[in-house]
Amino acid sequence: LYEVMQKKKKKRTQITDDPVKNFEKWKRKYNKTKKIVKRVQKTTKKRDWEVERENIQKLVKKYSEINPKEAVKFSDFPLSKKTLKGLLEAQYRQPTEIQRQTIGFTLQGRDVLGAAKTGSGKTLAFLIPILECLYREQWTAMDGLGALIISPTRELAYQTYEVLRKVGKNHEFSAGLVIGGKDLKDESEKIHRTNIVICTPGRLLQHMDETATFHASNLHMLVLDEADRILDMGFTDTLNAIVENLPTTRQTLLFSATQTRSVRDLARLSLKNPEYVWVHEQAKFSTPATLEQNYVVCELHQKVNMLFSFMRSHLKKKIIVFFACCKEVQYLFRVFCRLRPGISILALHGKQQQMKRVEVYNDFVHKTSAVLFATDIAARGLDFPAVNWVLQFDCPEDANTYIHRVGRTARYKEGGEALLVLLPSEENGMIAQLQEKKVPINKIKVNPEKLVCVQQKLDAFLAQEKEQKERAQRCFVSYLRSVYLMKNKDVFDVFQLKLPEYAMSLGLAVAPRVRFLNKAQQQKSGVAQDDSGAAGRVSEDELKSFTAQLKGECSKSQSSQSEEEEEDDDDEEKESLKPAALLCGFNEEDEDDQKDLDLLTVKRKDVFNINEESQDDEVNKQHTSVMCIVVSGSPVALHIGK
Ligand SMILES: Nc1ncnc2c1ncn2[C@@H]1O[C@H](COP(=O)(O)OP(=O)(O)OP(=O)(O)O)[C@@H](O)[C@H]1O
Repeated sequence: LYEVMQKKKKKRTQITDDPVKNFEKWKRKYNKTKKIVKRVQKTTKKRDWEVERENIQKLVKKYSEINPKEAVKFSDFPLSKKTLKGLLEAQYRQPTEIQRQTIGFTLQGRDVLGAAKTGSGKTLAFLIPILECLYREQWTAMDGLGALIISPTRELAYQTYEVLRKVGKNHEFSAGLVIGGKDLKDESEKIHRTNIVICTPGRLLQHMDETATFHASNLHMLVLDEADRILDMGFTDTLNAIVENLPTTRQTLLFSATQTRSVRDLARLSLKNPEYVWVHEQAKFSTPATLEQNYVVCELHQKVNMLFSFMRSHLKKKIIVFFACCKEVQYLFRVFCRLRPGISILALHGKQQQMKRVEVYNDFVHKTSAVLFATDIAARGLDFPAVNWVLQFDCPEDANTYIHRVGRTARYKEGGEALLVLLPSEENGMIAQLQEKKVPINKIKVNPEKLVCVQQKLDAFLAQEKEQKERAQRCFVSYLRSVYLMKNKDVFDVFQLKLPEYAMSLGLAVAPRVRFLNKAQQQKSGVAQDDSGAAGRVSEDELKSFTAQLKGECSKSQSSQSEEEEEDDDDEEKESLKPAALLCGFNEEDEDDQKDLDLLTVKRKDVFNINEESQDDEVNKQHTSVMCIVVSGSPVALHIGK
């Protein structure tokens, strides 16, 4: 026995001493253990969605502990890694006041009515909760519509969509713009598979009425951006109809820089126990602190000279000039270009051809110095970078419009200046309104010696070109009509305007005949023109419709065009129409006033530019899909859900 043991020991010693054999043995043992570990891991490893669910549960647990006062960075809120990454990549680190004050409530599922000054970051205040809501629900393409954002104009919808694409790029939700156009069918085929729809109210209602596959029964979140404007534009009934079609279990958020009684009524009807977040309620002023605001009183016939002189003395600035109506923008844009003020001029209004508007918008975004002549389609929500000046050539219809117009400058901590031009007859009424709305504005005087007179040049242009003269006439009539249709008669009195002088200031030798004014004048002086006595009187609805039409905000079908002077569309866009636009199949006849409440209209047929085959593939295989919209002729790809 002793011998046997000695032999074994010797053998063992031999093996231990042999490194090769030793290693092989070790390797066999290692592989065996590795296999066992793998088997165990395989049975216990969680799937991705399970890990995500755990993360979500951890986040949701923290919701009740949110303390907005202590939140300095976005990461101080219990937000998903995907959202935080998106925010960081877009250079958003610290929440603004409206974001800080609303994110907690919205994460907790509360309805919110949010108001904060222009340029204060309301867009992210509703986009972040949408992303978090769908993330929490582990939403996929198969779940369909989860969130709906309603904007008053197409351009605002487009802008919101762009911000969503930026901050939401790490999520896998699909997003789409539903902002009007002819090809309802094409949109209809995709809308029910889109997770986040950004839309204008009319088009959405059309889908609700006509698209059989469209249903919002799963909707978790509804956002009304610029709610007061949506209502002002006469969409109250549309909005009510939309809200009626949505599940009552949804969460609703309403945002605007200005709130009206109608918004409070809407909130009462459509929000459940809402949290009112009015960030600047206690603020001394309703406009940004970094905005310097002045006004000048100027006779109507001096306004053109004033504008030209202003431009000549601000050649290195980025300026937006607001006008009352499209025809004014059309005419003055043309003649100012010919006057060569030394700074580039762009024009943006509702009667422009689609592609042109997109082009102008993008041009102005990228310019460091330029003047944009615009109607109120550019007044709300647009976030053009680094605008130095907002000049209101024509008096805004009310203080809220004033606030939104000047809000295109002095955005997010930047500085800016605003100049309001008032007629002597408008001064008292308008300034009283602005004071009531806590707008700090000072009166300044124009130095008459510095005014450059351009009348003679305009006379010469008009003498050379018949078309120009016709444009001047349309501008004249259209401006008067806009004043005539204004509701607030304390501010706007068309009968106080000196017509021959105004006509001359536009380069017209004779003031054109304005039939509606003659009628109204006769009415005013007691001469009945109509048996019913109704001539010259305008109902509330008509007023709204006319006013919207003048600004290019409502459809021809919705509006009544009583004056032939207004009927012919300008051909400026036809002249500048690029072959690319034609190749894209854009139909100019599509273009009428109301669609043109929108600056950026997407070529309708390509709103969802997926060919049938690939769509099927997407759905069947649940692959990552791509939605394309065509803006300015070039496709923009969107990330989309599984
Ligand atoms: N947390 C943030 N950090 C840095 N910049 C921000 C932040 N939030 C928003 N901004 C920037 O501030 C600007 C204004 O934001 P936004 O357009 O959302 O304002 P708004 O309140 O909706 O304005 P308006 O009332 O005119 O529509 C944008 O350029 C945006 O990128």
